[in-house]
Amino acid sequence: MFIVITPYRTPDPGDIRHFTAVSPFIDHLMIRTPMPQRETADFLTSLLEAGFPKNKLLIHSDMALLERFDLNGIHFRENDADAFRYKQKHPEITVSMSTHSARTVEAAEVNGLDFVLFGHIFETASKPARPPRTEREINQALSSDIPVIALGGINERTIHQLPGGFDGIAAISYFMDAAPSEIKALRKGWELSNLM
Ligand SMILES: Cc1nc(C(=O)O)sc1CCOP(=O)(O)O
Repeated sequence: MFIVITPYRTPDPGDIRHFTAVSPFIDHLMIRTPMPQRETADFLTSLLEAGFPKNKLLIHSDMALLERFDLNGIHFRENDADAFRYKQKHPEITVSMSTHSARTVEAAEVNGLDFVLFGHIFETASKPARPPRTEREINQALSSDIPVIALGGINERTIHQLPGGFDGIAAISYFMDAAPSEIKALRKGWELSNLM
């Protein structure tokens, strides 16, 4: 699974063109922007008008927008009990959560969530001066049965240093900087190495 996370800023028309161009090669675009709901709604409308596939949108935390746009996926921050409640009430909706410990990964699994992001795996500008998860923490997280997606500092080089067992990657910078053809190639390589 390849998950693009929007940069934490107001998106511009270039972003909308980029997300639409890379959409065939990704599974989800997580909408995580510091904007009032009305502006996020305008952004969603612009993405859909540009041809971004609705079934790949993953809204962050906003259950009202999820329902208004009839989306099928929502992501929550670590330990947000809304995630568990929402999944229980709406089993048909994809519900995911950010995690930073094996304990939260397990809670997500027990509560029937669809997948978790686990981070951060490598150094990332988003978490300055914060050490990445240790090998032991990563192995503990991967011992769970829920799909675990690697997050933090993932790019075309570090992806090859990931231990086996991750079900995909999530990233901001890599996906913003890479051309659609590069993402397509990386995905092909990922699929091949994870089938073998
Ligand atoms: C938003 C976010 N959350 C993280 C976590 O560990 O919870 S790491 C991260 C930023 C990921 O950005 P990049 O792909 O550019 O490293």
